[in-house]
Amino acid sequence: MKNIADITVLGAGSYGTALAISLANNGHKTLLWGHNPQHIELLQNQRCHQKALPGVHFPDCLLLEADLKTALAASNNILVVVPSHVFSSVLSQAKDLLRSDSRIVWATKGLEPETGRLLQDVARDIIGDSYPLAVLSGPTFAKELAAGLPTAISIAGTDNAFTQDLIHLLHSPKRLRVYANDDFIGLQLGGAVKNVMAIGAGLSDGIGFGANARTALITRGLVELSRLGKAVGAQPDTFMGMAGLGDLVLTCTDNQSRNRRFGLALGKGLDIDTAQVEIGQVVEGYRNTKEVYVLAHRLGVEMPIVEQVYQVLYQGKSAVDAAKALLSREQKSETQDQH
Ligand SMILES: NC(=O)C1=CN([C@@H]2O[C@H](COP(=O)(O)OP(=O)(O)OC[C@H]3O[C@@H](n4cnc5c(N)ncnc54)[C@H](OP(=O)(O)O)[C@@H]3O)[C@@H](O)[C@H]2O)C=CC1
Ligand SMILES: O=C(CO)COP(=O)(O)O
Repeated sequence: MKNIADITVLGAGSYGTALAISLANNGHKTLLWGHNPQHIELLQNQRCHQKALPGVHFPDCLLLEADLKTALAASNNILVVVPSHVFSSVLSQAKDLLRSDSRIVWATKGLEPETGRLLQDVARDIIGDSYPLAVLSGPTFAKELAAGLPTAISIAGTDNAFTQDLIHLLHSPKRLRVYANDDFIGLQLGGAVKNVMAIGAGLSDGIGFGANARTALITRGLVELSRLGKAVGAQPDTFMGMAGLGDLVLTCTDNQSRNRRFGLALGKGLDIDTAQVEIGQVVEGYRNTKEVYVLAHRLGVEMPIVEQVYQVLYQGKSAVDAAKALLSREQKSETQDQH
């Protein structure tokens, strides 16, 4: 089947739109699909996502589409950028509409709700083993990416030709540096776990702790991520890269992160529902905390920060009590059980 677009992006939220703008700015015909026809009509009329990316005008080669069948027929390259809790439902809708040559990449950060399975397993369960798969992960705030500010990201997948084609589509010498990585599992895990740590960093800052505590949390958060990574078969080096340390530092330290802002609000005493409504966009880390907690328990991996964030979000523990529990843990060597 002939391509009408170079790539189709599924998900017209802040990040899907930012990636579509970035691809279109590289001169690639990019089709952006959203599930809400009114929203797509608004984007088409304004040629801008005013709410999420104010002031960023859509390039001419960015096309808008509300019909999933048309969107999936338009290109064999499909970039999925929907929140993790609807990832399976979007792929289920897409399943019978995919082309035989479709190739699927996602920038969704998270795991399967309730089970904590990697999205690669969710994807394979739904669409089978025959389609090439890939994941994009790294420190990439949508607003900065859409504004063309310098950004770096990593990509890994099951098919070298597909990842190379994606690098060609996404890479821009002035704006976006794309690193190839061969750790498909590690890239998926990093994006989910850093969201939990960003909530933890927000909680710490929200209750009035300082830079020392925040930095300790990032550092120990990296240890927890590496430990879980080892248990699921990721490569340790991955977590020193964009999808590990990079995304942890970004989201734990900058208030553009919705997960960090969510933690900040809870740390200052807001309840979960009010904090989520105030943020007004997806707070992936809320669900990711449960997913990572479930996965870590299933594999018997010790993740004390994840455990405390889980207790704050799902068991009514106060942020202060969670911090006390972390500080009063048994004395140990820094490198003991590090990996
Ligand atoms: N924003 C960022 O800076 C970054 C985000 N990401 C990841 O990208 C993913 C998407 O996040 P982001 O774009 O920021 O989230 P937003 O909250 O900005 O947007 C989510 C979008 O998903 C749409 N959506 C909800 N349910 C469905 C569904 N069933 N089918 C199709 N679309 C649906 C929403 O539509 P509606 O509003 O109509 O419900 C909305 O347009 C997340 O996993 C996030 O972690 C990764 C890196 C950076
Ligand atoms: O993943 C992100 C940046 O890399 C976006 O982080 P938040 O979802 O916390 O805003």
